[in-house]
Amino acid sequence: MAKLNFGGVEENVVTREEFPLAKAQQVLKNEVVAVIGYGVQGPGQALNQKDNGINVIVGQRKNSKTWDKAVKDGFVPGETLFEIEEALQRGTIICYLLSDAAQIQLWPTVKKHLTAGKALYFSHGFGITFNEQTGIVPPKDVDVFLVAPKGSGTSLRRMFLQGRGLNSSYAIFQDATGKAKERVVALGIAVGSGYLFETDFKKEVYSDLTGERGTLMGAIQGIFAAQYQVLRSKGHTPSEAFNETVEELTQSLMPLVAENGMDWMYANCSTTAQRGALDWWKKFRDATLPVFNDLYESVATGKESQRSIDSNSQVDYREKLEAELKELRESEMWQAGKTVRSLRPENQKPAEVVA
Ligand SMILES: NC(=O)C1=CN([C@@H]2O[C@H](COP(=O)(O)OP(=O)(O)OC[C@H]3O[C@@H](n4cnc5c(N)ncnc54)[C@H](O)[C@@H]3O)[C@@H](O)[C@H]2O)C=CC1
Ligand SMILES: CC(=O)[C@](C)(O)C(=O)O
Ligand SMILES: [Mg+2]
Ligand SMILES: [Mg+2]
Repeated sequence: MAKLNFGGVEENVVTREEFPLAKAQQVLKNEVVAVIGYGVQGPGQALNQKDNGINVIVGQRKNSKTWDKAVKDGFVPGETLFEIEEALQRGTIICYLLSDAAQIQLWPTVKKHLTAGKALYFSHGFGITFNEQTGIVPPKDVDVFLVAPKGSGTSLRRMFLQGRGLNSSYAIFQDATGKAKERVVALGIAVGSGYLFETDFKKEVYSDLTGERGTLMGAIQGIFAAQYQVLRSKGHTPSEAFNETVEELTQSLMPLVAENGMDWMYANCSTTAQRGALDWWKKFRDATLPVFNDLYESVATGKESQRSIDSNSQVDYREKLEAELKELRESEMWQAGKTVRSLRPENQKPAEVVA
């Protein structure tokens, strides 16, 4: 374990240098890793483990699209692809990668197969932290831990294929065998993580739910919408409003932030932009701080998890969700974005040229 300095604070990080793949293979050599669910994280984690030489099987409902996808991806029915219950029975490590809501439904079945010494693996702290809402309380004689890749399962797979690795958090909730630490770190490496950051279940889920509702998804859409609305109401065209709100950010400025930080992006903009951005960022911070405090409170009191569970358990939720996504997609801002994207030189012909 390396102690690294993060802005003056020391934290424990596991690196691939100290825990190479060969060590992970060694730790997992007598395990059967059963990946339950083949949605977004399932394929990424299962395929990376397969390519890393881990004994991995997939558990998925037969006659489903994702069963067919698993077959297409190289999992063989009866050998490495099974109905969920059979995979649960065969697995010594159960990677519980159903959606958080579906985990509640299937829990009684999973619990039945968690015999002494097995391990229960999550990619989120949700089910355990909010166990009063989810009912997920594992037996005492199994290991319980998580590896949460900090990004989409799609990126996890893509980055693995490029020889890179996505950073993940890991946490141990229960160490029944005395081997939870080596098991979880080995799995973290096997699923394709770059670095593994130590956390606990509660911190993982609180930060994850805050982040996706906040700057990663919710807040950014909110800020985009507000600026776009002001520009449009002051007579700017949709293309101008979109370019100055989204396109320039994603295409030009955020890649600079990703590469070398915000100060470096600022330093590469005009002195005019720098002056204004330095003056205004604190106003935006102060204006949004109360909202972020409300958000964290809503996560910590279990309101957000309850809302997610309640929504996801409605039979017509998929349709309702699609209607909300459609509203976003069909908003003027994102429709303008569609045309702006089509004008990127690499996207050749404009999608819609008005005669
Ligand atoms: N989507 C992502 O990239 C990320 C997800 N996670 C976590 O990973 C876990 C898995 O999430 P996703 O891959 O997004 O899940 P998902 O929403 O893609 O669903 C996974 C699987 O659950 C199956 N499923 C749904 N309802 C079912 C039911 N009632 N019975 C049996 N199977 C059912 C689906 O067929 C699918 O194969 C969650 O804990 C999530 O929070 C963590 C980081 C990122
Ligand atoms: C991709 C990820 O880590 C998220 C945004 O938290 C999620 O999909 O839940
Ligand atoms: Mg999340
Ligand atoms: Mg996340």
